[in-house]
Amino acid sequence: EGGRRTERRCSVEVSVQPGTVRHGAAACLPVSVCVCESSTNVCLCLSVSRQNLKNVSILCNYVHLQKLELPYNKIRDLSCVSHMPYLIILDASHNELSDFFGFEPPKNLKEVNFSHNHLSVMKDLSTYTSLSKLNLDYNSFSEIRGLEKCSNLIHLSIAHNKISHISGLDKLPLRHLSLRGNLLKKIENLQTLWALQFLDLSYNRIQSLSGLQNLHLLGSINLESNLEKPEHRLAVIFLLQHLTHLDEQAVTAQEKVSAVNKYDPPQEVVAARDHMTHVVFQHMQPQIIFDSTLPNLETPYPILVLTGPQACGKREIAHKLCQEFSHYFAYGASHTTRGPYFGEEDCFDYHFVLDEEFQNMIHMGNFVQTIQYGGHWYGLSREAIESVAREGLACCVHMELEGVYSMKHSYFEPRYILLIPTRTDEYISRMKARGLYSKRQIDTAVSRINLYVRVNKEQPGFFDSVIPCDNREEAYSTLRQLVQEYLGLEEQGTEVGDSTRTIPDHAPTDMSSKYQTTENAEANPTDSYNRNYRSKVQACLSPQKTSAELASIHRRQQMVGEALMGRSPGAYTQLFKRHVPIAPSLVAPQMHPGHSSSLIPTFGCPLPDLSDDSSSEESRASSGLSMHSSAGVLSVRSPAAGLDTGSGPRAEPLGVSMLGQNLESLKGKIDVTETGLTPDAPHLGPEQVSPTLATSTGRPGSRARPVLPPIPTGRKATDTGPRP
Ligand SMILES: Nc1ncnc2c1ncn2[C@@H]1O[C@H](COP(=O)(O)OP(=O)(O)OP(=O)(O)O)[C@@H](O)[C@H]1O
Repeated sequence: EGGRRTERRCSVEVSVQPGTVRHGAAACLPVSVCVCESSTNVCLCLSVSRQNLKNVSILCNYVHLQKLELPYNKIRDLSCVSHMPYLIILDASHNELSDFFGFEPPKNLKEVNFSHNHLSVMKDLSTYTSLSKLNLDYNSFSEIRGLEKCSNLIHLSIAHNKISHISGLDKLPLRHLSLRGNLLKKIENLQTLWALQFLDLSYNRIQSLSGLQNLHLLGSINLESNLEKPEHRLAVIFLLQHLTHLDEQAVTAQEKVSAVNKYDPPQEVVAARDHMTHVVFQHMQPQIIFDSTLPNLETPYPILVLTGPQACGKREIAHKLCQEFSHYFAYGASHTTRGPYFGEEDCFDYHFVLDEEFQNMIHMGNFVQTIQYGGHWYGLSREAIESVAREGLACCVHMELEGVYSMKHSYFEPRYILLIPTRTDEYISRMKARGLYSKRQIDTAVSRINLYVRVNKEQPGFFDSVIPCDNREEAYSTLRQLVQEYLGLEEQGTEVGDSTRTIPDHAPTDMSSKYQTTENAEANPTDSYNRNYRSKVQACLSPQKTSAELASIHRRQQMVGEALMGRSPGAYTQLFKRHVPIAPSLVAPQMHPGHSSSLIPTFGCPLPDLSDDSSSEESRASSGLSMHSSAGVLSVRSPAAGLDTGSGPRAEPLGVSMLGQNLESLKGKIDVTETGLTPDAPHLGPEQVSPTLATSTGRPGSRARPVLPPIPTGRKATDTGPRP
């Protein structure tokens, strides 16, 4: 007993602990409690737990009670509460009540705990307007109802009942709702619970997460023991990105990122995954040196990518460009699983393949990038690039933005030209006129215009140049102009189709300096000075070569010169030999066509132990090191010689004047010190080279000198401009 005496009366808090009273009396309340109400004393709080109380009718006299706690008794009737108009808190949990709120409502009743009783039917509680917390756990309710007018109810727990549908909660100001351990199969009718912060739906039979939308304040949700799927955690975190707790565990930032990456990955993530996929599958194949990486590892193979929304004309423009600049560019046809449109040619517009074949190609590591667009797969194969590189030409391709993102992860360093429609109506009309597209496809394509515009705006330099494509002719002529400047054709007043001219040695790599970011390009569209200036700056910045390096370079230049002149077919001639059949043992059955001649294990993979000279000879030949094979070759190709796709460098193709004219540029291209080619290799005769291949791992630092160049490191981080 205790209390506080006021002028007129004493308020008393009574707490009766188990074992302090006798059992068996009709009204089992302790005498002390009975006497505490008098003219001067009133009882405001009464707590009697675990007394096996059955009849509490005597409490009718306790009209001043504000808090009544009677848990763990055997009470079946609580009608005495009707006489307690000031009651605020009532705890009648763990009793034997079957009558739901069987008393007149105390006006200020705020908190009620009826958990662990035998209640089964909820009744209208509209007169309990002050009710803010209601606990009905462990009863037998099968339906929620009667709460509609409880406009102050913020905490409701009806866990472990038999509720099979969520209903009757519309617009309640609930912040905490527990429906744990019911028979719920779906999450429904929660959308209007705008204030909900905590939701416990654990131990139900819920299979879908739908129904959780629009709960913007929901910070904690428990869905434990519901969904079968183990990954439901991420799904929920994705759906409710403001969650702080899920299944009683804090949601980490890492989980939030993983969830977004899983269910709505940003383009960068999709592209990174695409790239990873192709790199991994490609690395699972026998390693080879590609024509597009040669002859200078420092020099990116020139690729021109036209991008923009579907049907903006990029394919048509790409074909036209390759036709007009056929001595410089060839079209790299992608693979697609969509069927050909009328008039489209297999291998010319696309390589049309079935889905299965496309998937096989992915698993064989054949692609550089792939995307899914409009329900079909598209992918640029390595072979598409290689086949152009083998011709000694630069590759021109077209692709959607996602493809560009993926390409940017690869070691290729293309120049990207965005062709963008600026007059949407015309764009739509043109698409309609083609008669190929559904309204949905047109809408998608149109909506993607903004995507391109946004990327261009938010990531300056993402596209090297932007060309409006409303008028195809104008778009082509702008692109043509850019390409001519890049090729230096205008400067030298050379006809486009004149294949006798040479491309300046900076050309293949120098698109970066020409196709500056959009802004730069606009500011200075035709400045060749920039280009030359940059070369000079680079020359100055390049580290001085030691006398040993200079001597080595000199030796190799001499060797190459001689090889090109048709003299002295030394080691390099042998090494540069290409398209020689390789030892069958080296040919993996899954090797894709076109590479059969250039298979060699390298780039850190141990070379096979070739036991006889002939196989090592073949391996050397198969290194694919070809001076005719890539961008750099453009500077030494003779039109008269035509395309050499045959066996190695030819003795005659270059006239002496050509050679003299281009030797300087060639020097840069075969700068072995910088490319990592073995400095002394030219001194080795074939017999000396063979054992090297036969026994060496080919790695730098191994006993014998490596024949193949190491992987260039940090190429992207350094300037990729022309070498002085
Ligand atoms: N390898 C690729 N990677 C990414 N996107 C690609 C690739 N190949 C083609 N695409 C793009 O996929 C989109 C759909 O190609 P599709 O050929 O079906 O369209 P289209 O109606 O003929 O339009 P377009 O004239 O632009 O090619 C086009 O924007 C195309 O540029």
